[in-house]
Amino acid sequence: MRQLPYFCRGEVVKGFGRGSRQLGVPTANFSEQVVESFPSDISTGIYYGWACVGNGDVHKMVLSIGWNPFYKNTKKSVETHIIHTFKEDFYGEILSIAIIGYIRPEKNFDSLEALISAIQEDIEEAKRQLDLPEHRKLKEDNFFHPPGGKIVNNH
Ligand SMILES: Cc1cc2nc3c(=O)[nH]c(=O)nc-3n(C[C@H](O)[C@H](O)[C@H](O)COP(=O)(O)O)c2cc1C
Ligand SMILES: Nc1ncnc2c1ncn2[C@@H]1O[C@H](COP(=O)(O)OP(=O)(O)O)[C@@H](O)[C@H]1O
Ligand SMILES: [Mg+2]
Repeated sequence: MRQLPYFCRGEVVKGFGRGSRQLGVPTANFSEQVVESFPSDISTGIYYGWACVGNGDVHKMVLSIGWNPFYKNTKKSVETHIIHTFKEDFYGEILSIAIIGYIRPEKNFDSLEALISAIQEDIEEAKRQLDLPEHRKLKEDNFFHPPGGKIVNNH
């Protein structure tokens, strides 16, 4: 698997609307274009890292890359759950992420409850990992804070 961290930026687009409605965990989905441009040596699975929306603050995140076997999606998706409560949706905004570490492969589950509890464990694991000094320092990376530069949505 590719050496991490991997840095990536892209517009937030609509998915199936299941994240918040069925799982209680909204995920900001990247466009098909960004998904296709993802390096093939980043394997599918669940990851942790840092994320920021537009020029906003940098927050902890968990990321799902793949076909969501529980839902049997036919298209690969790359979805970020930011561990922060936002006042509003941010479709159309630019999401910047740093993928830092791998948690586990994507799995199928016998029930929605089992998927939800696996996701909750992923969130706890991400919080623990990102508190480690070597991971915490990437929050301050220039990728998130371009010197003198603003991140603009061109769409
Ligand atoms: C931390 C995390 C772990 C996930 N793990 C799995 C998994 O093991 N299997 C799976 O089918 N989907 C997994 N998902 C993906 C969810 O099924 C997906 O985010 C949900 O269907 C929402 O999709 P939507 O954005 O299209 O609404 C995970 C999502 C997150 C954020
Ligand atoms: N903490 C958060 N993490 C990710 N997205 C969030 C968060 N809070 C609100 N959102 C909004 O919720 C949307 C994702 O919800 P979701 O139910 O997964 O819908 P979709 O299927 O369209 O991706 C994001 O695109 C974003 O606008
Ligand atoms: Mg989503």
